[in-house]
Amino acid sequence: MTTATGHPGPEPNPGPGTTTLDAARVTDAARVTDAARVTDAARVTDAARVTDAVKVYGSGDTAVRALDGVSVGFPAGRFTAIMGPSGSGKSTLMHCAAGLDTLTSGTARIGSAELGALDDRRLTLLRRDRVGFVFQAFNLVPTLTVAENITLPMDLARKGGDRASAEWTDALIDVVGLRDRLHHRPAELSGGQQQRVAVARAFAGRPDVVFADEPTGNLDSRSGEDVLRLLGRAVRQMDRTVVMVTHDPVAAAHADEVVFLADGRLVDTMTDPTADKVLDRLKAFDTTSAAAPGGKGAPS
Ligand SMILES: Nc1ncnc2c1ncn2[C@@H]1O[C@H](COP(=O)(O)OP(=O)(O)OP(=O)(O)O)[C@@H](O)[C@H]1O
Repeated sequence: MTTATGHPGPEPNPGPGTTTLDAARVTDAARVTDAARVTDAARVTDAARVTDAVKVYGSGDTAVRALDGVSVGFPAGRFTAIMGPSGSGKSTLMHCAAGLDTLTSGTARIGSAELGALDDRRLTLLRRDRVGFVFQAFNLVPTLTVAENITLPMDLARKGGDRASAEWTDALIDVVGLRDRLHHRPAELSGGQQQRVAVARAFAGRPDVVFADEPTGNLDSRSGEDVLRLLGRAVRQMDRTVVMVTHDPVAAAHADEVVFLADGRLVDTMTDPTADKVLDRLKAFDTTSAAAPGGKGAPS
């Protein structure tokens, strides 16, 4: 994870529930290696980045400052989770970073393209060609088969007729484990299978980055685990980039890095997360927030 200055975030705190394996992961050697990798490589290869991002909804007395000066990069080839309490600005950050919403001030980039500088048509093309999305609701087209749903973005973009695309789609179908369901329609699939189709669709056009907003929110824990493993495999085996909003520490543990938001600000980052470490960190924010003047738990 890189911050505005390109420095890696604070080092992970193994915490009381940490296993030996987790502790080993955060030895000094590992930290140095990881820090060097993040600082040298990721600074120039952020798939997406926001700088000094401010988002205000409404105006006057009812204005809500959903993002309050967030600077964060999402490195290419990595799986990043965005976490934080309800209302902390996770979805707003994702939507603004992905070009689904605009910032009040600050900049959002996909690669080197600054989203605020694009007109509507170019922004639509950039979203179509360079960004993939997975939402809590699977958003599949009910009348199309699994195969047709997966290739839909490429068909709309009139891409995918070449051999490389065919090979990519073929490999993707194996990664998501849907080869025997290709001619089924979404209604004939379980929720977990439908979300796997949505994941395949998100990666089909080989986008620079896939944004996932609570992708396991509608799934039981086992199907959710399948989808999270799938996102991890896409990153690690197929060199993809994923940014996922979640409130679930178990889901966040599948990521390479976690960024924590509270009250619209980036308050912490963690590499090589585990569910226990993430949970501990979230509890610490609750305490801090409650103790801070004007914090959520503070007396009014
Ligand atoms: N369209 C909107 N109009 C007004 N306020 C909004 C809008 N969208 C979000 N907000 C407010 O902005 C703040 C951040 O919302 P956001 O949805 O980004 O948080 P979140 O961390 O994703 O929350 P949750 O985990 O509950 O989904 C909240 O106070 C929310 O009420």
